[in-house]
Amino acid sequence: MNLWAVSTRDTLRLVRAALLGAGAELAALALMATAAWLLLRAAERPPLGALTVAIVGVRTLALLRGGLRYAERLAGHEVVLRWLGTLRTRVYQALVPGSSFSGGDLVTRLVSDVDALQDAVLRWLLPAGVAAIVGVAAVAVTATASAPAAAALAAGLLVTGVLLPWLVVRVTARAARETAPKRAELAERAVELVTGHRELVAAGALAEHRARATGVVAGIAASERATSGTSALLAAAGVLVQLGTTVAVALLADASVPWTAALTLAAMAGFEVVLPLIGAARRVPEIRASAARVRAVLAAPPAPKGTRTPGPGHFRLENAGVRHPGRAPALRHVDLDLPPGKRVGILGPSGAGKTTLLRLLLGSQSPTEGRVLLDGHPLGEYADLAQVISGAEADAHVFHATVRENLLLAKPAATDDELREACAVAGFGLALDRETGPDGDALSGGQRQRLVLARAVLAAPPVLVLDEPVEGLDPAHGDAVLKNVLAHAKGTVVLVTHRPEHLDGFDEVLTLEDGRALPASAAGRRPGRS
Ligand SMILES: Nc1ncnc2c1ncn2[C@@H]1O[C@H](COP(=O)(O)OP(=O)(O)OP(=O)(O)O)[C@@H](O)[C@H]1O
Repeated sequence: MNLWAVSTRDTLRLVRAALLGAGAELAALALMATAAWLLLRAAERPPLGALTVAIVGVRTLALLRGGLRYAERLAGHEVVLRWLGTLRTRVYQALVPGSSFSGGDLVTRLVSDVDALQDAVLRWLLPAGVAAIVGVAAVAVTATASAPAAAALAAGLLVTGVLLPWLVVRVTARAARETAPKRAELAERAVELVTGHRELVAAGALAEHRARATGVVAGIAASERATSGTSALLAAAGVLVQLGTTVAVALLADASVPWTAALTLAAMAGFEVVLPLIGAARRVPEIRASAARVRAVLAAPPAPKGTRTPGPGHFRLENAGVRHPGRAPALRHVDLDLPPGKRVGILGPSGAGKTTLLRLLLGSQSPTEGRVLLDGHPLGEYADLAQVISGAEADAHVFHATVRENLLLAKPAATDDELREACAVAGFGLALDRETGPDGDALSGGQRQRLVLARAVLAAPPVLVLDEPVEGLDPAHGDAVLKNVLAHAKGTVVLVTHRPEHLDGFDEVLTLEDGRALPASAAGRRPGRS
């Protein structure tokens, strides 16, 4: 997977940016040299005519330097922003549902990692290209005056532009490897402190947990300080090499005084292009890690996307099973026939596999054995299962928005009257404009549950799945709400519940235990229990 792939046109743009950058730096170099030559030549009091070209040259070079630098920034950023746009789209497409990346990791890969890659071009690739062009030009011009001076300049530039940045990369990469476990621990502790804040306060353990996190921060800071110290020493070494080389060029240049001054100042200015590479090298390990993470996203096989349009909705589970890695099977050898209009109840103790079975039907979990079919085809062949099957899942998300916006997800074109009707069916009485808060925190548990139920009622799918939909409500109210919802449902219903009395009038009751479906006779003796 080639992360750095750019079109031929963009490659040319990149080369143009490097040439413009080199032009700007060479203009700066020539400006410095010409100014030095002009000053010293003027001190010899030649006729003014002998200085005219240099005077015009100084002015022209000053203008050229600014203009070219602006043009280089424009060209470089144009390529990088185009390339980042394309890369972000590719990463986004690789991250959409079905991918194994989630949460904060997903945001990091899409935002920070892709952003870090722009530094690879703007702060590393382009400056290194410009430094190489300027370095070669400076050495070539110096060589016309003195070969030893040119050799000294070439050696100095190589030490500053190659050896010292390489050492900085090594030091920073080793520090990053050493602090990686500490950073992971810090991230874990920070998440614990935020998400478990209330529990830690209640248990009086907040200070202790905070102290542990602070300890980890101190460890990382100490390591960062050591790395920064070493990098700063290497940067200082770069400046010393610059000084040493400049003196060497001055001593070795076998030319007139103005010409020697010009070469010496040009050599000094040449280092100004190369020295920033030492600082930029600190980011290289980080950029490499970001590139590896983005590459992993792009290399992940795309989630298979079906093209079939779902029909009326005859679901079948054939010997279906699910086993999570390293765990006992969550579900095994389950058969279920679910033709349109059938009502099936699922009973069973906690952990029996009820939710897992619903996830198989919803297509959010793939079977690790057996098959799950819709109208004779595996669910993976369908483009949009939600047209046929949806409902109130146990862990359904309530968005940080208004009640109305949460409901409209199920039916974007619904009128307020339709929304209110769905709410009435689900026994949900809050105003449509009411804010739900982050994760629905501004609602009570029972209100969240009924909002999710109202959303399921509004969607009115051909196959309605309900996972313990009234578990958090007081029994009498819950029973009434469920009765209403079931009376309103027109098609197939799959209801998970712990209470067998909810399943009166159902066509089939499947009782699960330890992931297996109990035979009807055994199931009859064991009503659902939690
Ligand atoms: N992502 C997962 N990774 C590992 N194990 C899982 C995962 N999801 C579920 N399990 C396990 O699979 C088994 C069945 O879980 P499931 O959620 O289907 O039970 P359930 O019958 O719905 O329970 P409850 O009534 O408590 O909701 C449990 O032992 C559970 O720990």
